Amino acid sequence: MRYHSQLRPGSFSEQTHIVTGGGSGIGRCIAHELASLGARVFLIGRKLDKLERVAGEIASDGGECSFYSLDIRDEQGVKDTVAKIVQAQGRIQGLVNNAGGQFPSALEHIPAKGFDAVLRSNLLGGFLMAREVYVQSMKTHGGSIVNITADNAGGMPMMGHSGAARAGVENLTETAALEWAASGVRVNAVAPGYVLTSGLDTYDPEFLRELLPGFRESIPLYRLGEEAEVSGAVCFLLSDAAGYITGQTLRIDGGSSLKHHSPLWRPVAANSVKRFNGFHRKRRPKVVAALEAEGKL
Ligand SMILES: CCCCCCC/C=C/C(=O)SCCNC(=O)CCNC(=O)[C@H](O)C(C)(C)COP(=O)(O)OP(=O)(O)OC[C@H]1O[C@@H](n2cnc3c(N)ncnc32)[C@H](O)[C@@H]1OP(=O)(O)O
Ligand SMILES: NC(=O)C1=CN([C@@H]2O[C@H](COP(=O)(O)OP(=O)(O)OC[C@H]3O[C@@H](n4cnc5c(N)ncnc54)[C@H](OP(=O)(O)O)[C@@H]3O)[C@@H](O)[C@H]2O)C=CC1
Repeated sequence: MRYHSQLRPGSFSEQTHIVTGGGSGIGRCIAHELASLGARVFLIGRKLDKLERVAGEIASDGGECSFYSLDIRDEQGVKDTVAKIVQAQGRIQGLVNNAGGQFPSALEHIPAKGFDAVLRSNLLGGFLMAREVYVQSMKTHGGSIVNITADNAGGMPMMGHSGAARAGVENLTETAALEWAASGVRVNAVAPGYVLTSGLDTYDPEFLRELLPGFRESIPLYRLGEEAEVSGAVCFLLSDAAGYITGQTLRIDGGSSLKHHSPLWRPVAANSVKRFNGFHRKRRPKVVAALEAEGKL
């Protein structure tokens, strides 16, 4: 019997993975985790100083990391950059399409140029990256792609442009999974809810001050997410442990996308969690119960 559900140092050794938007936030965290699992990581982003800093952090932790400055909306730039990586590494095992973002705005105030900039960053750019990585490497050697989308694919005020793009990403994820399955390529998406990253610093602090407490109220797990809670799922989906998963979007949002969620349920849920834990505790193996009593588990 072969078990491989747990990632460990070396799980990605001898593998090359690209992380777009790896110079900050969630992308930086994914890059660190991949490198710690043995991958050679290539970061892509527009601002060289951010990429350089993350590559330095990874190198000082003993990992392997290189970087290219590139706007993923630049078709020729994407082709050339992927070609350089394939030439140097032979093949690419993983691609994380994480780069993206938006400026919060009500639909009525979004100019065509701004709508286009957001659509191209969040939808076209990831498509170009996936297409080139597929054509230049994965079509022959197989591989795994993870697209970062967002909760707002389902519609969210002030985020209409990126929501439209993210819904497109989820659809593309499914089509690519179907078209590329025969080449041994898996394509999945991860949709974070609200995650505490430096990316939030690009928004008006007053706007966030007003909204974030209300957002927390609306999350069944009653807290915002952490970067590492996204990167763990991404690494799992990239790995062989997820070898039979393709075309899926995994929501990492503390339960906020659940159809029947409502803050009204919180006291009921808290009570049933207590009851549920109690139920299990009675049936624990003796050694577990003893260790728990000693505070060791
Ligand atoms: C409502 C909920 C709030 C909480 C949300 C929590 C969930 C989601 C979180 C995240 O996604 S966190 C990630 C945060 N990071 C970012 O969002 C990064 C910042 N965004 C970008 O860099 C985007 O790529 C960009 C906004 C598309 C910028 O791309 P680009 O460099 O091409 O833009 P510009 O050339 O500067 O502008 C083009 C065009 O776009 C309009 N525009 C851009 N910024 C703004 C803005 N702040 N306000 C209004 N309009 C904007 C504008 O039309 C620009 O054209 P010009 O006016 O410059 O001619
Ligand atoms: N934080 C959150 O709550 C959530 C985030 N997300 C998504 O997760 C991803 C990571 O977000 P987060 O870490 O929070 O934010 P960050 O702003 O820290 O990260 C976004 C990264 O994308 C890069 N980037 C943006 N546009 C381009 C482009 N056109 N070409 C190349 N690189 C680009 C930026 O680098 P540079 O400036 O150097 O170009 C930056 O490093 C984003 O797609 C975001 O929309 C989704 C749901 C929730």
